[in-house]
Amino acid sequence: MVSTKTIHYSKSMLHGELSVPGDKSISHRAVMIGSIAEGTTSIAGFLDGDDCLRTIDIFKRLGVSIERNGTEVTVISPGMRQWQEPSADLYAGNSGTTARLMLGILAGSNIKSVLTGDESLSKRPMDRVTLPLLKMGAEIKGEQESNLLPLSITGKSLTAIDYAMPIASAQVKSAILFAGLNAEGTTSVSEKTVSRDHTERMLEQFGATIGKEDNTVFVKGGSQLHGTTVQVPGDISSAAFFMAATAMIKGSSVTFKGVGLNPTRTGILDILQSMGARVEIKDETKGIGEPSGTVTITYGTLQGMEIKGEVIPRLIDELPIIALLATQASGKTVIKDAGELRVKETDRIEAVTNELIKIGADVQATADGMIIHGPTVLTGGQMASYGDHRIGMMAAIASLVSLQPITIEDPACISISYPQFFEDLEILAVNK
Ligand SMILES: O=C(O)C1=C[C@@H](OP(=O)(O)O)[C@@H](O)[C@H](O)C1
Ligand SMILES: C=C(OP(=O)(O)O)C(=O)O
Repeated sequence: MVSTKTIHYSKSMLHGELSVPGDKSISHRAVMIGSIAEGTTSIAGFLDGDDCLRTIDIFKRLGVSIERNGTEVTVISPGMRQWQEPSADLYAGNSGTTARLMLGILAGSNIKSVLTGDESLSKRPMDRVTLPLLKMGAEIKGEQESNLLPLSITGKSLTAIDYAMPIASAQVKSAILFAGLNAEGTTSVSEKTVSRDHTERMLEQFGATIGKEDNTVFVKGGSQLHGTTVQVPGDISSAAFFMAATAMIKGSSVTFKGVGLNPTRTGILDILQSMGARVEIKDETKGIGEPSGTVTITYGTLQGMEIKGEVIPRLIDELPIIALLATQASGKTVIKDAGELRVKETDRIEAVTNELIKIGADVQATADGMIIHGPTVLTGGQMASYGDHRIGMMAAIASLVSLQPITIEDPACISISYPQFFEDLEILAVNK
């Protein structure tokens, strides 16, 4: 029997201050690049969610010393040329970022390994990464022409390529850049629409020879990386659930402290503002590394809108919660150019549409997005999470705008990116 959690917040609005857990994308990269580098890397603000713990576990198996004390992580690595061959398979769990970025790293290493994942990850496409890696001379073998996990990787010296990405994907870009670190020559990756640039920023911090021109990133093979310190900002994709909730409940206002403000991730703020919420940004830090700051969101009367094009990669993981937000906005919201949602932890277009319809929303799935008419009164009821953290959190937030309680199936999946989500919800919710 599937476990469930029933919550009822229909008489609540949101108020207060929140520091959300560390950014998932940046936490993964800090451990990965710290393990590639030689020396000690000290990470502060690490996300102790299941996905990032899988990344730590993989590098421990390769002989890297990693100590974690809550959100402080110390990586001591002899450098990737000294990694040990693992005695068992490397398990990426539910994490697409772990699997795809590891493929790029392992392809240019000097060890043999087998990469596996859970049921959901084993259905997600890997050929977006393995095809360009094979062009670089990688040896990767697996089912359906190396499209599905498990994949066996025999590390090799690689050759640089110039790769024009057919899709906007930071995972693909990062995997090729990691492989490029171990390739002869200079590797370039071009993207039509800019995706998150955490890998580029962090590689530079660790001493890689890396550059950018328009939408093309270059990395020179052979540079030696050195351990350093990394401060991980709060995850704007996690904050987005409470930001959207604040925007749609009359009387709400929440201040998010230390949240990441990398412009390749802030599409949610643009959309909240365009739909009618108040968005104030203060104390923004700039300089080397990742920008962060304090963001206050205040309720506003919301209007539906069209969400498409260049903003999509800047809010790709926020689209489930944006769909819920749109049910509370007046008029029509159209989400387009988001076909990538179909290959996330679950098909998020189907999952969001099915679950929101169950509680009374007017949502229609399209090939590459959704059409939502609002505002609608949501009734509440039982919602499936599909084992997908973002669908689970969307269901939980729906309880703030539903007449009756919401029962979430398999709520434990939320710990993939936000282990203390329900505690934070309880802290912010106050009676109207
Ligand atoms: O590089 C990353 O850390 C991520 C990139 C995105 O995936 P794609 O690269 O598949 O768009 C995003 O959906 C995922 O949650 C994290
Ligand atoms: C898609 C996601 O992650 P991943 O691809 O790493 O599984 C996500 O966190 O929403």
